Amino acid sequence: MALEVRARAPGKIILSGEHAVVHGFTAVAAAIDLHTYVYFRLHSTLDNDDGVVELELKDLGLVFSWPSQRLREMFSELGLSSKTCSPECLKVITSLVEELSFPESKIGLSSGVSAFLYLYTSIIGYRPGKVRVTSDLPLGSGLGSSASFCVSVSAALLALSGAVCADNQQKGWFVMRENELELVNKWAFQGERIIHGKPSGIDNTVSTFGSMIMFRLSELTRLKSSGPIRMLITNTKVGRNTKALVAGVSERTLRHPDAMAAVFTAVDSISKELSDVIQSAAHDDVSITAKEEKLEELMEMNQGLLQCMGVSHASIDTVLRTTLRYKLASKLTGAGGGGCVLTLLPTLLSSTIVDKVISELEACGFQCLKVEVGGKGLEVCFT
Ligand SMILES: Nc1ncnc2c1ncn2[C@@H]1O[C@H](COP(=O)(O)OP(=O)(O)OP(=O)(O)O)[C@@H](O)[C@H]1O
Ligand SMILES: C[C@@](O)(CCO)CC(=O)[O-]
Ligand SMILES: [Mg+2]
Repeated sequence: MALEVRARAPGKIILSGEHAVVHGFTAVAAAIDLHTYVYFRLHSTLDNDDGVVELELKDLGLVFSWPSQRLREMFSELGLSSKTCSPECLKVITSLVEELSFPESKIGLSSGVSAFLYLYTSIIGYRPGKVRVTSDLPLGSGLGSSASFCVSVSAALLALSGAVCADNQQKGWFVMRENELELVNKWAFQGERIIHGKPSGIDNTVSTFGSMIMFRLSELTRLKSSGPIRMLITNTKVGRNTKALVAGVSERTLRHPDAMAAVFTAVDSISKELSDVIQSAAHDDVSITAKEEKLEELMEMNQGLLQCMGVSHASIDTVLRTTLRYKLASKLTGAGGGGCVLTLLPTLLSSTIVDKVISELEACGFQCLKVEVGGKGLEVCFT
């Protein structure tokens, strides 16, 4: 059995339907070419009770470790391999994480470390091992950093537990079988529950399976675009927290159930129409432009409804105003409240205009990135 593995899982953008999807309505998401990478080394069984479980967050210069013996003692009364994190289990994890010291500005990491501890002890048990994480993704910015963390960690742990890839002979990076991806996705969702509180599952699903998907109530439909879809991602660098934003929308829904039901229903129609437009054939400049204009209009409508949900932000308005001066449509992506904004880059848009928009946005202190959407999902590598 292998003792070392690597996993990488992409971040995502949500083209339409964030928040509404938490309440059972349709959303559309796509993988992007920015990843979280995990290296996992399982120590030999000989030093079983002697070693530590170590988590290194390399980009952040942080290392956490827990003696295996201590984990065994603390979790032993709960029983292992529970498929959901019970309140008692969360209490044990919280007490372990509270003992750690996080830099003041990185306090949000505690939920990620909690998710890690839950996944490690549930999938591997208490056997010593080392997990190293690096990420291309900005944390807490709407690009699914939490989901790609949970997917890549779950995949690496499951791969060395023998639950997936047991008979693997492949060299280099490869994609797991569909049923194995489904198992990884289930565990990643449990990790997301610890970080997000009430995730819909769209972020971990698109990070696991990649591509572009329509998602509703845990059901995914893969979408195939006839041509590339290019987006500009602008990171406003305004920090936010998905858990708090999702809770805020739920509270607004309790205060105004009928109005919010109408908002969610409108989002649902937008997501379905957007899926149809993405999949519609367009092979010449005229039909490609017509398709892109429809996408832009739907993105603008979705942004208006996200404003109704109370998840926009002054920094997002600045991006919208700036891109509109160049007749480009934008919407927030992910949970909102700051974070990242998407702008569709039409196929015929000149690179001079793109450069001008970017430099204007960067002059506001934002960070811009061009991406093509709908790439690969989770991959693992044993060599
Ligand atoms: N590489 C990582 N290492 C450790 N923890 C991580 C990592 N990436 C994400 N996290 C955890 O996820 C949290 C951010 O998740 P959050 O859901 O708030 O934002 P996001 O996933 O980037 O955006 P969205 O959910 O809107 O797409 C971090 O504060 C941290 O707890
Ligand atoms: C805000 C939200 O809809 C998307 C976050 O990327 C939350 C979720 O679906 O879990
Ligand atoms: Mg998240």
